[in-house]
Amino acid sequence: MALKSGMKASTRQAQKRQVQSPVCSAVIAVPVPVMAINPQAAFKAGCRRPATTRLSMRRAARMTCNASAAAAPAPTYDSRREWPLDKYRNIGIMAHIDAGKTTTTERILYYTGKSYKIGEVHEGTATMDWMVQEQERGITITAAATTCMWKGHRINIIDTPGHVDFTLEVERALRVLDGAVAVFDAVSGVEPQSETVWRQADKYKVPRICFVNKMDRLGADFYNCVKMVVSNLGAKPLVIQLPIGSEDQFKGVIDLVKMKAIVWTGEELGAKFEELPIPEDMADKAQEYREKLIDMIVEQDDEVLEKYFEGEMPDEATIERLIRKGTIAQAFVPIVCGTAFKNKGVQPLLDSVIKYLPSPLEIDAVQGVDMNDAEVAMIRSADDAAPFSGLCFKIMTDPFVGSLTFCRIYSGILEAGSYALNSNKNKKERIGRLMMMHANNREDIKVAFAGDIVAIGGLKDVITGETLCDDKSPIILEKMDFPDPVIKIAIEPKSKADLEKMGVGLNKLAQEDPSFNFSRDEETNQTVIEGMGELHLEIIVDRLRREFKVECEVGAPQVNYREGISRPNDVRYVHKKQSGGSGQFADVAIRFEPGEPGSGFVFKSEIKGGSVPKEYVPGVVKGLEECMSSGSLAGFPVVDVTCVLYDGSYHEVDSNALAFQIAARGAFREAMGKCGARLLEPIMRVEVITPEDHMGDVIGDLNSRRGIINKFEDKPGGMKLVQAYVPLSEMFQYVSVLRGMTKGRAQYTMQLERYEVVPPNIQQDIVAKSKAGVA
Ligand SMILES: Nc1nc2c(ncn2[C@@H]2O[C@H](COP(=O)(O)OP(=O)(O)OP(=O)(O)O)[C@@H](O)[C@H]2O)c(=O)[nH]1
Repeated sequence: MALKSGMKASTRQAQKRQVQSPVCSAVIAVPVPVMAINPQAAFKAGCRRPATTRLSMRRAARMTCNASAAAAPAPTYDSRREWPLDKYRNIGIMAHIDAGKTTTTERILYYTGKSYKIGEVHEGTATMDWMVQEQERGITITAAATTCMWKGHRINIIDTPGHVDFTLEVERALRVLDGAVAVFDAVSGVEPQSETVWRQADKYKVPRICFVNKMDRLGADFYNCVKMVVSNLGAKPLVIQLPIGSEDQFKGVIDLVKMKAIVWTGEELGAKFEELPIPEDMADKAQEYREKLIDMIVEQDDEVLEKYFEGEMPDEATIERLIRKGTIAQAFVPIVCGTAFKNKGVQPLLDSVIKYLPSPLEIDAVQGVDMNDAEVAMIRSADDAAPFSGLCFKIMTDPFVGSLTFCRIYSGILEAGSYALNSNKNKKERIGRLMMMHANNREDIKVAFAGDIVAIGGLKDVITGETLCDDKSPIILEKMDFPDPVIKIAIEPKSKADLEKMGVGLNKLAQEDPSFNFSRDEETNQTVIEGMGELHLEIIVDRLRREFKVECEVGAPQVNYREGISRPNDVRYVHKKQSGGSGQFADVAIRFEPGEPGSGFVFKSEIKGGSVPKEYVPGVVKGLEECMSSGSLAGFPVVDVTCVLYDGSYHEVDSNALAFQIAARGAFREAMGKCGARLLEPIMRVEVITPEDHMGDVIGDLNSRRGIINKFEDKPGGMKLVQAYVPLSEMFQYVSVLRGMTKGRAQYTMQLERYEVVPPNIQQDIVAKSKAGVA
């Protein structure tokens, strides 16, 4: 048995004001079989499908895409459905902070007729950045969902935040999306947070298109961006457009599929474009890249490849089909370009989305397990006639509707007023209201179908990551992983009334955001909130003050250390109590071993011959788990420990699960001493982009913060990149230090790289402070 539980911190100088035909189908419903698959292979962390079935399912997905769904059974559609599934695109817009995700999304909404005016991020009017904190700071904090139509397709879009503190929002979105547009700044290329979200998209196997934005900016370099897609992301770019001109001379693009130029006649909103012959001075380059494109895509089809070797060029429809096939199979990533702000390139980007990104029918069927037996793996396909299943991926508190739960429907239909089963909790929930979301505006709907992303109002007890399903065919869909908070601050309410309001507020905010925790210390009367970074907690406090009207004092940020063990050891612990009435007896022998980084708490039972009866083992697990939450060094969570229960004994009358729980706790405490308990600290990967003349200061300063410089790189515009690994405890308020040191000309980002052992002298200090109650 094995159980497992497992900145750019405000670099902006001044807080910038916000820059910023339906086809109907009525088909008779036919039940779709729910397949059982290899149980051992189920639930490989982070995968959408079990390892052993991955190949065959991938092949099935290819067949679907290859033969226009001819090989796969056609989905059955509910008679009320407006849009067939092959016309759906569920996509996310993702990138580094400031690459232009929100601006691109705003243009998409305009060109698809969803908005009649464009909201600019720098003016604080972007539709998708609807939170007041987003509008004030010019950043996206929460992933916003919207739906628009383009050339007979329905596109559900999630605009995700770029700041590393809100990475969880991206993770949640990617978990439920079928495709993504990665936006890059043509000047900066592939930036650190783009790398992070790219890896997240890899984890969830999400097909992508790249949009090289900001081609109008001084220093824009499309070809450098393409190179960085290879060098920084290890991806295979498929250039399907070339820019015509760049910076203020950027006029449009060459479409390498049609071999035509697309040239915009203005830069204003709604500016027209025309299709023209390729300009003479770009003919050779276009030919060169067209050949590269054909060379790459013909590999997707043996027949086309053979004909190509015989000298036959694929026609336009075949080229598009093969780009689509290769994109969905993630053999390559199509690259297009433009400038969202100057209104060039967005319509062809939308064309690429519908041509090359998958519909829900072309992604692997979603994977889960039987609610009553986690060993039985199941999958569900996108089909209205299949039993209903949906994954709740986001909870949002809405001042008018209360709590809104965002749900991706994978199979079946969901009707307002009906009941669904929360299979994680085995609890029925009433679907009070069903809504399509447009940023923070809602449109009530009566029914939602397989492939939809909807918001549900009125759910009582659902948290992010839980499954709603048909109670007659219960399934638990694969869960999401949530990162552990790295930083904490103490907050103290000003009055008793504030304390009460704060409790309500914190509960609501924690329900919305699984990367945020809070706890209360009754002795000190302090509440500690934990999150992913300074900005994350700053936003939480701001929301407490504004939305929940809480007046409070806020302490200085502190690092959320971890505790671990450095060597294995065996501990035998006997808990014995004899006091008047019935006694307590439990004896456990547990081997404690340091686990793999990231393994969390792993429990194994090697009990033979019933020396610890089966019914007492859960008590042992519970006792150990309790100790993992607070280590004996300084009370920080303990990570990466494997505990093997291999022997013990019990008493016929005096033993029970509670006694074994207490014995396990005693064993754990003893083990922390015997196994060399140590404090671990978060090490951040810090990347500073600075003018060359400030490089020496930046490096000197990072060194003085216990930083290890890892690399330097040249950046466009004579800038230099300095990458270093620095303990988080040394990075608080770095934003203002860097600003002062470089006169506001440098920028930085940082993200969690790993945990490392704290040097002994610093550990001593932290432990002493913790004992004195100040850490
Ligand atoms: N010159 C130029 N500026 C652009 C372009 N696209 C966006 N911008 C500007 O770049 C800034 C950042 O744009 P956003 O759309 O907020 O970027 P984002 O990626 O959504 O940012 P976060 O959500 O905070 O991660 C804003 O000031 C935009 O006006 C473009 O094509 N050209």
